[in-house]
Amino acid sequence: MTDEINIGLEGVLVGKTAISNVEGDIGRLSYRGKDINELSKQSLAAVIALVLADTELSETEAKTLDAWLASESELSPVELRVLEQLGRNLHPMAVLQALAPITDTKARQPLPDFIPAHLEAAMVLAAKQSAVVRTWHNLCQFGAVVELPEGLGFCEKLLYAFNREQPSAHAVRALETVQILQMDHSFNAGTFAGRVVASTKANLTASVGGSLGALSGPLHGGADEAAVMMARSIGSPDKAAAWVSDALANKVKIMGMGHREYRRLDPRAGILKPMARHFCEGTQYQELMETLVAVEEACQVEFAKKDKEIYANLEFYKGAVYLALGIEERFFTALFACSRVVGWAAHFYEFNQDPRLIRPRALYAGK
Ligand SMILES: CC(=O)SCCNC(=O)CCNC(=O)[C@H](O)C(C)(C)COP(=O)(O)OP(=O)(O)OC[C@H]1O[C@@H](n2cnc3c(N)ncnc32)[C@H](O)[C@@H]1OP(=O)(O)O
Ligand SMILES: O=C([O-])CC(=O)C(=O)O
Repeated sequence: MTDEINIGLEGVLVGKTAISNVEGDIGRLSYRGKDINELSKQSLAAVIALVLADTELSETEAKTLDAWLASESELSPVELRVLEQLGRNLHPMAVLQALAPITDTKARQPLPDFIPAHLEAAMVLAAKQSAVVRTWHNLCQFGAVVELPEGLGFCEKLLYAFNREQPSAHAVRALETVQILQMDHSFNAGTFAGRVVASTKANLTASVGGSLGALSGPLHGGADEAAVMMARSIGSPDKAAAWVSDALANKVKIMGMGHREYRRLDPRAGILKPMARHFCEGTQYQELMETLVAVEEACQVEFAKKDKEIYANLEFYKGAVYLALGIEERFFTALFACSRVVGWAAHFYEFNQDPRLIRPRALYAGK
């Protein structure tokens, strides 16, 4: 035993995982051995099956799973009543966290036979989180739940509910890509929080509740909303350089920049930046996108002066894509959770193959 303290656990190995590999030195991310650049072109259902069940699906199976997730993405009457009772000022992340432990995770229809039966609860939870976010959005924005046509796909349902119109195939594909990019990321704070809860032999929904709380903070998942709020408050690209210089002089963190693990560009930001440019061009979000680009450039200039490098992370350009898809910033982190829940569940089952109570020591510094 040593009395050396490492509050942030930087570089401390606390377990093994075969779910995702973050190679921070070379800026590479893979799920189950497959590079994120390749995975980002696959269907969301195929990547969910890969991350959660370590299974590669045929195109037909992926379509079957997508249809299953879409039809499980409905709240029970009790779950809906709970949402209806909540104050509309509650942040969507608080609502997700409130609902997680009381979610009924029994499927309404048989799980496709190519998914192992023990994953039913995780699949239902993933499907239902999306329903919680959709429903909460509709109650807050429109005062009532949008009626959806039959036969919509899993992501199509969400976009239809947010925009009250049929989304284009291009928009659905974009949402699937963003959701794939943020599904898992090794032992990030949210996943680690879920492992701590799992280590007490708590159940899946309790573990996901812990992860949701950790994800909500602005140093982690909440940075997506914070980055867009920052760009809105800067106002225009010509004001970015002075704003960044002032922020750094006052030790204010630039939201969506920097990462504990990456020493190169976060590969997810590398995929999101051109997507954000494409989706924002010619829209009301073009100036916001240009402001983000100017902030990134100004950060690089300022850090270079100190012989340091800083890169955009997943959170920096993601919000610009979401905005262009009709998803307001208040819902960004909840949408993140709708994807990350798949990774959290995969870690829950992986952890339980070789569990151990997580209980570190503190150096007593009291009287
Ligand atoms: C999905 C995700 O969770 S991705 C991360 C999302 N979070 C954010 O974008 C919030 C902004 N970023 C940050 O706060 C940090 O970069 C973190 C928390 C992500 C990682 O930080 P850590 O590994 O703890 O590094 P730390 O915060 O100690 O930063 C190291 C140095 O870089 C600087 N730095 C790092 N990120 C930033 C930033 N975003 N803005 C300004 N300076 C920064 C720090 O000030 C520090 O400088 P110093 O050595 O002169 O004191
Ligand atoms: O890995 C981290 O620390 C944060 C992150 O990028 C993620 O959770 O996607």
